[in-house]
Amino acid sequence: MACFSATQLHTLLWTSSLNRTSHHFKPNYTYRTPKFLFRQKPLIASFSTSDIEARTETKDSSTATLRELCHGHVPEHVIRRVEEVGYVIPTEVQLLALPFLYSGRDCVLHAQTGSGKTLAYLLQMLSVIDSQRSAVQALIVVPTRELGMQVTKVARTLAAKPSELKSGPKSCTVMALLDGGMLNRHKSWLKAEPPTIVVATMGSLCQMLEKHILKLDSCQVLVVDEVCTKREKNQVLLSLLQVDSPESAIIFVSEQSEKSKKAGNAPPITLLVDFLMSSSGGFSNVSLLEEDMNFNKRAASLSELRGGGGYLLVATDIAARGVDLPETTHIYNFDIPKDAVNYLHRAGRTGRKPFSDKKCFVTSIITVEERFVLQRFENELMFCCEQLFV
Ligand SMILES: Nc1ncnc2c1ncn2[C@@H]1O[C@H](COP(=O)(O)OP(=O)(O)OP(=O)(O)O)[C@@H](O)[C@H]1O
Repeated sequence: MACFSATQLHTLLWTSSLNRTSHHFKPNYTYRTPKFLFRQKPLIASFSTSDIEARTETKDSSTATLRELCHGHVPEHVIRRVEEVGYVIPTEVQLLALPFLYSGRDCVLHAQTGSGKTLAYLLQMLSVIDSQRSAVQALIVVPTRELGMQVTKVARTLAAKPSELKSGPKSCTVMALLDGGMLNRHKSWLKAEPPTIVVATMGSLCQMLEKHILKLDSCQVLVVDEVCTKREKNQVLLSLLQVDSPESAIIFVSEQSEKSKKAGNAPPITLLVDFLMSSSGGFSNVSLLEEDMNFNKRAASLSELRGGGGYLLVATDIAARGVDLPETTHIYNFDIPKDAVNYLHRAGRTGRKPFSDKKCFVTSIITVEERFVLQRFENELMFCCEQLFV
């Protein structure tokens, strides 16, 4: 079975609005109190709406303890450990998800960050694992080493025996196969006695699978934690463009890395242009500006845009400096800029009509991990973002 955990905060949108009032480049940011618009009820995607309503309205289930929810599914010593750690009352997502997860069906957990998804899927995992067997029975795939370390810590805490239980069944073991870790040491461990649960980043997982060191034939549960695909980011951009209907906008995308070029991958900028042009309700007139275009092509692209407004330009940072397209009302940081100076230069492509009272916007699409980066820019450049959710 597969169990997917995604967070609504996965893709965050931060928008700062710029009012340009002076002739010189001096951003006059509108300060707004950050608003958290994403505080909506967690949603279990695989539930039908009536299921959720029925459950939330049932008094008994809303007052249930974790013990009651786990009884008959999770071994008693695990429940005692869960209580010992301090988890007694389920969070809303646990209350809604656990009965569903115990039923053995595949599930997407989609809820805001910090709502308790990790405990929900770990409890489900502990309900099916046989700790007496020496075989990998559950795999958690994480996007970053940091998240992997955090999940491993929680899994090991729950897997430990409750303090009053000295003897009793063997507790399950948890191995972290994370990028930057000591994979050689793990190889011997995997050969000697496979762990019950593996937490892995994609790179390390592939290495171990390719070398046939890690075997997943006994794996019963797969969790993909923090699902965030490029596609999801694309969809967020699309929704933004549909809601904003910008008169003229520039979408900034990172340059393709040398590694990706060598691997023969298509440049991210081309992929995004293709996506926008092929999306339903499409944008037929998307322009492109990037380093790899020759000088004449770049000049032609710019002079075409200068001919009037109504453009959607997808560009790398090559367009962040010196390019004067006064009609630009919206900037979208599809990929977050390298540093605060680059942020400022990108933002400075908008609001270039000194006496216009048109409001211009700079919107950054970021993941949870990038949140602190944007905060750094805010501190350095002394502006404040409003947080949106799409
Ligand atoms: N039932 C509970 N009772 C008390 N604390 C809980 C409970 N469930 C989870 N927590 C605590 O809430 C915090 C957030 O939980 P967790 O990390 O599982 O959230 P998450 O939804 O997985 O977040 P993210 O999306 O950021 O990974 C943790 O400190 C965890 O220990």
